[in-house]
Amino acid sequence: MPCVRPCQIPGSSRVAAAATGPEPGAAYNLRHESNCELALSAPGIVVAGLRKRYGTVLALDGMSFSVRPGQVTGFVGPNGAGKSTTMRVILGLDAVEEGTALIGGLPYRGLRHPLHHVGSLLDAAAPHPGRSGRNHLLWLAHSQGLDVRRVDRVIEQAGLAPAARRKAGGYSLGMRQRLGIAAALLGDPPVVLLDEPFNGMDPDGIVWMRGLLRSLASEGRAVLVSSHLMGEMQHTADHLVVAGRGRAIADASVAELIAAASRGNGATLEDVYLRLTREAVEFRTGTSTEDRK
Ligand SMILES: Nc1ncnc2c1ncn2[C@@H]1O[C@H](COP(=O)(O)OP(=O)(O)OP(=O)(O)O)[C@@H](O)[C@H]1O
Repeated sequence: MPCVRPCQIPGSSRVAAAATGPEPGAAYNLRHESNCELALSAPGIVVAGLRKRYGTVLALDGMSFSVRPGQVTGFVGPNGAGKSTTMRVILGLDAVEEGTALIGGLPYRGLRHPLHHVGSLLDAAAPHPGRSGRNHLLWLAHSQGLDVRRVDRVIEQAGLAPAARRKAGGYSLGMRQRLGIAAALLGDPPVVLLDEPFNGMDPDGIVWMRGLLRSLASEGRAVLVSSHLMGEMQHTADHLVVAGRGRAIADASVAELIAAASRGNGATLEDVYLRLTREAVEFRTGTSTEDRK
């Protein structure tokens, strides 16, 4: 559906304007255009035209996509593609030179009670080592004005009950991830943003995490999850945003990506992902794989 009024998001059409040839992903018809409609109404996330440099490194170069309520959106891409930077920008932790990142139509800093709107896990929690996981969550609830009655609920949700009363200094990486997830859910937020939550999870933990993400989406939350595990995302996500060199090079449902893969002589989803990310390098450098042979 076309936008009902001109989109006010700066840079939202910049990617296409800057392109000198077909964009990566064009062959698969996997780029979705206007974020405008969603930005104006939905409680999800809309990222539009983000551009950011760290010194000489162009970390974000027109990153644009949206995360819809009721879906798990997987955010995949090679190292250095700009996934974590995008997440930090969404959470107001990093500034950009251009573009906007909106949660329910507002920038993070414009949210009155941010933890009620968005829960996030960027790094595994680093609680006071002498404090139990449960006391860490109680402290967080008190200090952030959140409902302390939710502490035991999120401990259950995060599968942390067996370790909740133990000192967090003895937690494994997987347990710290669970504690971070419990903290992210404490405010009962409609938007959840998790950077590499599968890190440090054992096989049971991975299955559990998949179920948790699916259930958060089924409750109507907008869930953005970064990962390097394409296979895992295939089973967990409804939608995938593939990042490459600071921009979204594909933005499509998992079903669309799988359909694109099956058109390509038995290519797998992983093959499509690798091809897209290589195309992104060629697009930016103006070389092709053939040129470099
Ligand atoms: N604080 C920083 N200072 C300098 N450069 C940075 C900083 N943070 C990120 N970068 C650079 O910005 C680019 C994007 O990094 P980012 O961490 O967002 O990528 P990523 O997709 O999350 O990678 P990974 O999958 O390895 O976590 C990289 O080239 C990285 O080196």
